Amino acid sequence: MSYETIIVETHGRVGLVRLNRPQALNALNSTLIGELDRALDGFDKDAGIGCVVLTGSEKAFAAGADIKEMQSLSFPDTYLDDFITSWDRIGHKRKPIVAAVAGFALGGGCELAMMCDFILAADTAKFGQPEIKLGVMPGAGGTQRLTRFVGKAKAMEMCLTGRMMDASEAERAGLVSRVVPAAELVDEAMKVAAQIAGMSLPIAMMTKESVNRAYETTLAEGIRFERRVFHAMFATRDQKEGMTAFVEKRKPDFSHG
Ligand SMILES: CC(C)=CC(=O)SCCNC(=O)CCNC(=O)[C@H](O)C(C)(C)COP(=O)(O)OP(=O)(O)OC[C@H]1O[C@@H](n2cnc3c(N)ncnc32)[C@H](O)[C@@H]1OP(=O)(O)O
Repeated sequence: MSYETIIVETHGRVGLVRLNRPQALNALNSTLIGELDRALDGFDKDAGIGCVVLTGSEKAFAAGADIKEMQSLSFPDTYLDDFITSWDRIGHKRKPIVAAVAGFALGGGCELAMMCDFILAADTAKFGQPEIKLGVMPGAGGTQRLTRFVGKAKAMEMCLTGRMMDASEAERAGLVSRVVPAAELVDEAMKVAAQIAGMSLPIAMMTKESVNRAYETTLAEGIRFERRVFHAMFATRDQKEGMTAFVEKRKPDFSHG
């Protein structure tokens, strides 16, 4: 499949998507979101892929939703088209997705990174929700996801002032899992993704689903969900292989079933 705004590659069991609108700092227009959605669906359907890395350029992961595309929209346009709701599909992919963020991750760019399963940041990364400066607020989950990641005080300050957070503040606040030198970002993300892709695919997918439950339900419901899924794992070949390999002091050879 050919794409206009993204570059898609596979490296063994890892899928790599690079956002590629350098002239607009990877501003997220409807073409890009549609292409990204299709590429990630393709990886979800591909049994040979175990994990995906989503990245941008050195200067920008993504500088937000495309302001030039939004500028003239009216309320009926946004309401009737249910503007932005199609973005939610990115946050509902089933395979693990690692966001590798260098440079600006602003507005929709920050929201897109937060839709991934975790964020690995370059030391150059800058996160922000500057929509208020444009006379709107985050519309792709930013007020909700950022608050869950960094807590009310920081999320409120960032959404009300548009202030950017650098990589080390983002790490301290719990927005990113780790910060690495910019020159090593994509290699490091690919290494982590290959590690995940080397695990049992169904177990990794069930683990992702279970961790995500923590954001959507009560503790008691979440623990009940975890317990049911944990029990179900004992019906897989990979549970037998993983535990047998440990007992036999060898590396597991998962068959993803
Ligand atoms: C409302 C919702 C749902 C979500 C949103 O995401 S709203 C957008 C939030 N993002 C922003 O407000 C950031 C906008 N961009 C900037 O503030 C700056 O571009 C910057 C600080 C990220 C970088 O500044 P710099 O001086 O280094 O680069 P520019 O000359 O400003 O940009 C280069 C080139 O890219 C175009 N650009 C940048 N961001 C966007 C965007 N979000 N949408 C559309 N186009 C964008 C910028 O206009 C310029 O292109 P031209 O040279 O053709 O003007």
